[in-house]
Amino acid sequence: MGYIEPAPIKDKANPFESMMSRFNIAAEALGLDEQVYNVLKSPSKQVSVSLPITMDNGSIRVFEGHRVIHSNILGPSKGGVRYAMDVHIDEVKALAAWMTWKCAVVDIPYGGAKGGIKCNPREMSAGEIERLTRAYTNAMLDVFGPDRDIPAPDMGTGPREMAWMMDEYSRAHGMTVNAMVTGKPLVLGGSLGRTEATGRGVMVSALAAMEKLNINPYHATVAVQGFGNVGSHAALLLEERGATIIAVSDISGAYYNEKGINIKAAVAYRDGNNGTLEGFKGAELMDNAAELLILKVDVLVPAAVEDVIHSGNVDKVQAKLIVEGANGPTSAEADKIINEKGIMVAPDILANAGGVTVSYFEWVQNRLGYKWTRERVNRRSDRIMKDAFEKVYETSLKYNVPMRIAAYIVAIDKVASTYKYRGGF
Ligand SMILES: NC(=O)C1=CN([C@@H]2O[C@H](COP(=O)(O)OP(=O)(O)OC[C@H]3O[C@@H](n4cnc5c(N)ncnc54)[C@H](OP(=O)(O)O)[C@@H]3O)[C@@H](O)[C@H]2O)C=CC1
Ligand SMILES: O=C(O)CCC(=O)C(=O)O
Repeated sequence: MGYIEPAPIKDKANPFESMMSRFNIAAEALGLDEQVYNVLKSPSKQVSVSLPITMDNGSIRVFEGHRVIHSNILGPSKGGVRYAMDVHIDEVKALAAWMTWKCAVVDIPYGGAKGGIKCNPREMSAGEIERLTRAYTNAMLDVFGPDRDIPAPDMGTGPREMAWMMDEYSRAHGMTVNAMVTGKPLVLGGSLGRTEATGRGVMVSALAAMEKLNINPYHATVAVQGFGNVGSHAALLLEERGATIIAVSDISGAYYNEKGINIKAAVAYRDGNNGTLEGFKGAELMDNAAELLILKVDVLVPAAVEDVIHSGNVDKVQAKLIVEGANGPTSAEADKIINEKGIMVAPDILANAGGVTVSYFEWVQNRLGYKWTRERVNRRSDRIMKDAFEKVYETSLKYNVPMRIAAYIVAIDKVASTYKYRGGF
């Protein structure tokens, strides 16, 4: 099975604390004002709700839902909603803080938030998921809003759930409010390019990093963990740019082909196979899916869940470059060894920021009542991603720190300067 082996206990520190350990290093390098530090170290709002739902068999199940707003100092808070069994308030807190840093790194006018519902959408009918999504939206009517807090897709959610959120919120307000959520279907005001935006940003970051490392994309080998929205689009777009994708994985296992996997065929297979690669014939099923992470490749793209590169496997990682499609795929423990090994990391808060960037474009278009072409969306998001990469890279040279800490420095500096001008505490 493709289940990712759990990280050792010492890596599994509270996810918020793991985020804070990186934040602390950057705050110290930057000489962050103590008062601003104290404000940023705690989320500004946390809402947890119980959601009773009538299941198809008539029973009532109570689901646990959360929304955490880490900061709204830069603008309305922004962040996806995750449906997964391991959703936990500490994880949602960390993910919300990462959104604050991510929006600041790419310089878009949003704060950070994240939501989650503890559920297994694979085991629920569409009707059950719809009732759950509507109940969650209703419970968050005072939290969400186009100028307050704007949800979006994350793991286990997509345009369908965003449509239900928009509809429920709009009904409650007696008018259509499409700017309250992004990642919607196109017909409801979604943006061209949003579906592939996160994977596209991963591709732009990977190419920018390869340029620094003198890796020719046409000779580069890549392994991608996770074949959902982020992983599959990153793989498709890197393949289009000439790279050879030798391994991909999802929950059914890892698939390897040293000559290169035909990613278009893999996507078509997944889409016709209930969403998984199980039985895919264009590659061999690896005995141990976790070994995808330690393959000898130029580029490794973790695009599934948190803490997959940890103290138990980091010694064996052979990639020259890690481009983090997922949020938090590398534990704080593993960071030190990656740095010692001289592996370049395009960190999550930089590399996967293409999604929220195009979400921002979607919100802008909704507010203008106008639609941009795909070409305009891609051109502008590519430019934002490339500029952000260069800024983080230069900061890493200036402070002599790894790219992850440099990304935090860029982000914290922006948030701290905003506090300086706004004051109010
Ligand atoms: N969607 C977006 O725009 C953004 C997403 N991200 C981050 O990217 C990551 C992936 O998100 P996204 O692609 O949207 O999610 P999806 O739900 O579309 O895909 C997740 C992928 O990871 C696989 N997976 C999940 N759990 C496991 C596991 N325990 N073992 C092995 N494989 C697993 C899934 O397999 P299967 O499908 O078989 O279950 C699937 O291939 C997350 O960390 C998310 O926070 C970051 C920025 C934006
Ligand atoms: O598109 C968005 O608004 C947020 C996406 C997200 O949740 C993320 O970047 O982790």
